[in-house]
Amino acid sequence: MIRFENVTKVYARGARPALDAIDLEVERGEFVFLVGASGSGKSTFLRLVLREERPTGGRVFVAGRNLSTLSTWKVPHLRRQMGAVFQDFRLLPNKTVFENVAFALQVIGRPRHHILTTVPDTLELVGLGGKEKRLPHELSGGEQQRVAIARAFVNRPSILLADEPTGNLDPTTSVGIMRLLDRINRTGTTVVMATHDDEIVDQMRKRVVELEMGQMVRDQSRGVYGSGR
Ligand SMILES: Nc1ncnc2c1ncn2[C@@H]1O[C@H](COP(=O)(O)OP(=O)(O)OP(=O)(O)O)[C@@H](O)[C@H]1O
Repeated sequence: MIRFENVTKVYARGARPALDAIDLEVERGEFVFLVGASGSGKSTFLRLVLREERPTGGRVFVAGRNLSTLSTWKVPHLRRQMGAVFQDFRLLPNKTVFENVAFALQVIGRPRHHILTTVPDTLELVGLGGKEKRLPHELSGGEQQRVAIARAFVNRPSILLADEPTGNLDPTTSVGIMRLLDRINRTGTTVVMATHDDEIVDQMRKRVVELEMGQMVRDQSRGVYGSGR
């Protein structure tokens, strides 16, 4: 589903590579934690998958497409196959819960009748049934992240990317968010999640890929946060 072949990323003003010769394959339906200290390259990895950045060297494949040679006009189509969730939720503050999720379908031209059935179904799935008319500031942090997940998942993407999705949440709320991401993964969606949350990684026992100063230093199935190296 996602393949990195000898991928290096050097930013224009970067002293050392943000990613250095990464080889990695993520199969369809996998759940992968990306761990590593701040600055180790986790967000850069996700930005390359989203094609927000391009590699300096090597090749990135997503769903069989080489992102280096993908024409710019095909990028929106590529991104429709991916949902993304961030630490800071990134909701539209003046739109209701329903509108925030519906917006993701409106921008890709889905018809009204589709939106009117799909959005409530997705809000139900993430545990927000009955909160459709609330504004983001009328929700808890955990609920806001559920809205963001609903928005990322409403188009049923094949890949869900999550950059520190529990970073602003307390441990109990984080567990609820992880259950939800696990449920989404069980529908067949590939999930890649960058995190510093050692408790969550240790509880979930999924594949763990560790980055250190841009290099991949560990790739472990059913791993834990600390490598114990
Ligand atoms: N736009 C940019 N321009 C120059 N350097 C950048 C840019 N974005 C990131 N970097 C550098 O690339 C390296 C990797 O950063 P990245 O954000 O990918 O790390 P991270 O593991 O996601 O960190 P964090 O956990 O703090 O989010 C860092 O040294 C960072 O300073």
